[in-house]
Amino acid sequence: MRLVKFVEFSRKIVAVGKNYAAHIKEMGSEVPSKPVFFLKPATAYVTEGNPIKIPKGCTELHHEVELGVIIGRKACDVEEKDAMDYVGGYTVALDMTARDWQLDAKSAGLPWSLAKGFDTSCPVGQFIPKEQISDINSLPLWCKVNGQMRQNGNTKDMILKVPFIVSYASNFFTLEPGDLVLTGTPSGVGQVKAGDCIEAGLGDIVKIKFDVVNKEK
Ligand SMILES: O=C(O)/C=C/C(=O)CC(=O)C(=O)O
Ligand SMILES: [Mg+2]
Repeated sequence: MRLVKFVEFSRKIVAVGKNYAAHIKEMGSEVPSKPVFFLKPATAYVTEGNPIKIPKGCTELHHEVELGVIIGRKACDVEEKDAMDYVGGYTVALDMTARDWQLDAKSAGLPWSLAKGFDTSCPVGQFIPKEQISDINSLPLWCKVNGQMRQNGNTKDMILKVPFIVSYASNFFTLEPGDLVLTGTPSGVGQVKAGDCIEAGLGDIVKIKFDVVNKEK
């Protein structure tokens, strides 16, 4: 199995949220007492050359740039000290979020599945082998909209670090080769509209560019 093509065989996207203090603050949220996880289906992936589609009825689509961790080996109940052995590599990803739907769901105490899991809600870049990144805890991650910097963060500000996230998630979801683990977004999230162009990256190691369109049908 070649992880380079992880999108073709990945079965799920496991995402952690509320993992950067500045983003928690900008959302007016509280630091959670336990890790917050949600899932996106594999149908959420979109790769470069294809647009991000605003789902019908969404009035406030937000970008959230995130470090994506790509699982290299089946991981079930792994200990934190061993977790990096199960990581194959990394990518840059966008956790596209229908913020209006998420706020409705939050106030009704309902799940975020539609807000976070609609088709094209997970744009991703290419696979970067883990050996190519010397320090995953000190990596700039950024997002521009129409050439303007919106998010300019660094993985050093993650509250939960990659080994903990992989280990914790593996206690509940068996992580399989190719699966993507999203690690939360730094501050600066904001709205995009049809006609916008989003660029995002991990430093200058990997970069993505996507157009935003309205979903037609
Ligand atoms: O606190 C909120 O209202 C929203 C949080 C999120 O959308 C969680 C994430 O996806 C994240 O922090 O990256
Ligand atoms: Mg997110």
